[in-house]
Amino acid sequence: MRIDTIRAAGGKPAHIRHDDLISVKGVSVVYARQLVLQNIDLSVPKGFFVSLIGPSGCGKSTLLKVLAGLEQPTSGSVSIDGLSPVEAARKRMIGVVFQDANLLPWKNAVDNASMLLSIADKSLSRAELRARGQEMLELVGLGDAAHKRPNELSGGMRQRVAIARALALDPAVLLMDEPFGALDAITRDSMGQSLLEIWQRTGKTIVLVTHSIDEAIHLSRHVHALGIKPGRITGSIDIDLPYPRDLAVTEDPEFVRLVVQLRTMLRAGHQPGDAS
Ligand SMILES: Nc1ncnc2c1ncn2[C@@H]1O[C@H](COP(=O)(O)OP(=O)(O)OP(=O)(O)O)[C@@H](O)[C@H]1O
Repeated sequence: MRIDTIRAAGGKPAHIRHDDLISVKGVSVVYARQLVLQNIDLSVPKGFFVSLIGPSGCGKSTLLKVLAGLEQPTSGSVSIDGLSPVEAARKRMIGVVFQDANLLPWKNAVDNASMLLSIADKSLSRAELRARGQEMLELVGLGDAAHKRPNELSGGMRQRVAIARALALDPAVLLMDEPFGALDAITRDSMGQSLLEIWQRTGKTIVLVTHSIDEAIHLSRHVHALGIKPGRITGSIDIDLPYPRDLAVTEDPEFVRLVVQLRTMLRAGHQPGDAS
């Protein structure tokens, strides 16, 4: 649980309680005798946008897979709204978006968007699946592209379909692993902005893995920096810039200060830590 204190001008402080939706306690992961993640403690309050950033190989994807129930930690525990990740995934509480959209090339956008839902809920008719797919495509700004196949879509559009596909399950948590990593800088900015709007409209809890300091600060409420050898959290910062945020926020002096703070934290985490 997290408590934020806000103080209106001249007024008494007010305390806002945020319950954690995701709670990670003492998680370590060992692959082939290599300590990949060491003693990770992390909590993500419900409805928050949180980013994980760190050097290549520090274990960000591994941590996301542990949250998604796709990998088991060697030690420690993870709870998603009181459930194990595997149970939460079974209850369709977790949506995952990877760097590669992985769309089915022979299906159009609307059928790709409803693809996971069609597997998860066999009782839905084709018309119901299409309606849900179309609703999600509209949410991600692709309402007009329903009948296009993946080879007729740009990389950014394909990622929008992948986000629609994850959201079609109506998960409580959206886990995103470098979803915009393969996109050009301008498309990436506009995808980040769209993601913020989707987040604000849906109220999902989002955990984003990114290599971009600007993207992490632009989008998130909290950023956790990971260091390498072993992968561990080396620092966390709160981003108190008000929402809604647009790209103009990147010119705010507070934004620039946070970039410097996060870069310094990441530089420190680039040195191998004491794994003993
Ligand atoms: N299934 C696996 N078996 C053995 N080692 C693995 C496995 N998956 C990942 N690793 C190792 O674990 C370490 C962390 O990998 P991971 O992909 O989680 O890092 P990352 O921070 O997401 O990297 P990047 O930013 O490059 O995607 C790496 O050294 C990797 O080689």
